[in-house]
Amino acid sequence: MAEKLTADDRTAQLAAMDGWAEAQDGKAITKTFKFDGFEAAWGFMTRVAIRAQSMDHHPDWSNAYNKVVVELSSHDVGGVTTLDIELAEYMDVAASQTGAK
Ligand SMILES: C[C@H](O)[C@H](O)[C@H]1CNC2=NC(N)=NC(=O)C2=N1
Repeated sequence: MAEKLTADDRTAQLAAMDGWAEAQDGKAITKTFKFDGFEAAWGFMTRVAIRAQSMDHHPDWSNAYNKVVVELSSHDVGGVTTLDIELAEYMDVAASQTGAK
């Protein structure tokens, strides 16, 4: 089980990342991705789903046409861990390769 990040660690990690914010309760990190259209959004989600399954660490997310709203947290510890940061960083790379706006 990955260890929960402290508030200071979360702040430091988020400062180094683009567009991610802490959820109000500090128990998750969130980002909204926008793509050229539905196909690009779905392609992004497909890539992330494969990675998430191999990590056994899954996003809470929703999709509406070209928009994907993501919330990452580690349910087993009730907070943000390095696994969330790792998946967030993967999402940023996948998004930039899948036509994110
Ligand atoms: C049994 C299984 O390993 C757990 O339920 C995994 C699955 N995916 C998960 N995903 C996320 N985001 N947090 C978890 O704590 C988690 N736990």
